[in-house]
Amino acid sequence: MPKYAQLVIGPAGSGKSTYCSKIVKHCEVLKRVVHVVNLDPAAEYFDYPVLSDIRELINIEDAMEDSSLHFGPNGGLVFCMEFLASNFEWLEDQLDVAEDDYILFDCPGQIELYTHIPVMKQLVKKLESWDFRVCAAFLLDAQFLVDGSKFVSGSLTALSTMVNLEIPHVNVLTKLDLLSKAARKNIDRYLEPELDAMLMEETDSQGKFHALNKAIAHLLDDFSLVHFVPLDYTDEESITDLLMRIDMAIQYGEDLEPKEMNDPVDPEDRQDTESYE
Ligand SMILES: Nc1nc2c(ncn2[C@@H]2O[C@H](COP(=O)(O)OP(=O)(O)OP(=O)(O)O)[C@@H](O)[C@H]2O)c(=O)[nH]1
Ligand SMILES: [Mg+2]
Repeated sequence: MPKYAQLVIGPAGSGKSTYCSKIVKHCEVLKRVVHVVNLDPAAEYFDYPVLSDIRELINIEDAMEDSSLHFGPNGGLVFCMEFLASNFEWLEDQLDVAEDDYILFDCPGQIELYTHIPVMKQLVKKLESWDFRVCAAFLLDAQFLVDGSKFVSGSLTALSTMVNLEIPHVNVLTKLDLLSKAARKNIDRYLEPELDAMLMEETDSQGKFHALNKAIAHLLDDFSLVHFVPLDYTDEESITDLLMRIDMAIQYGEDLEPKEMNDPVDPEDRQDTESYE
């Protein structure tokens, strides 16, 4: 039986740890088993129960305090992730959970881990070799959609992650609740963006890179390369909708036994069936 995993990724502070915590709470109500693994060696705070925590293997302080390494926080983080990659058997032991389990991996926010450093790709390959179906949930702060050039930049980051990881990929817009009323009204426009129009509204439309932004916007538009799913924690339906999209991407549930099969049969029902037979 396959297992299921979401790599929760995205820029620093985009809401990855909050997402893991909210999804766990949402699934608890549905009586769905979802575990979380913290893969951020620099994590200081999260409020979900962890199945496993990379800080037990290596902590960012270890990398920074080592007098032969002399790493700062960014180099230290990359070092920690590479250390994980050379100790995948540790992770395999930690993931020794029941079959058809579902795991969220709360990843670090350093974007180069997803765009050109091979560690996350190696992690994906390992998870696949352990029978996991993996989907990336790429979180992006909704503030990235409020102007055209930010949108192009956010979309390109999402795209390069998609191309690098080569797994089903769902882009998620977080912090919608922080948008102003006017911005929220415009949400449809952000989700099906007319990039051309958005770029035209830029105050700096004569800017040096305006033409380049416009050309990239056309490319993204013409090939329908990047789409975003809005996530608003104050709206339960938006969590359900997002989870359904991710489940579909990894075909979660297709191999599950129908629940009724395991339900104890009511003796009265059995009598009815027998007499009918
Ligand atoms: N209002 C609001 N705040 C949010 C939302 N998601 C996250 N936050 C806040 O944004 C801040 C950063 O959230 P985290 O979940 O720690 O973000 P992260 O991506 O895990 O951050 P790093 O691990 O440092 O990359 C916290 O203060 C959260 O409470 C959201 O949907 N709405
Ligand atoms: Mg985090």
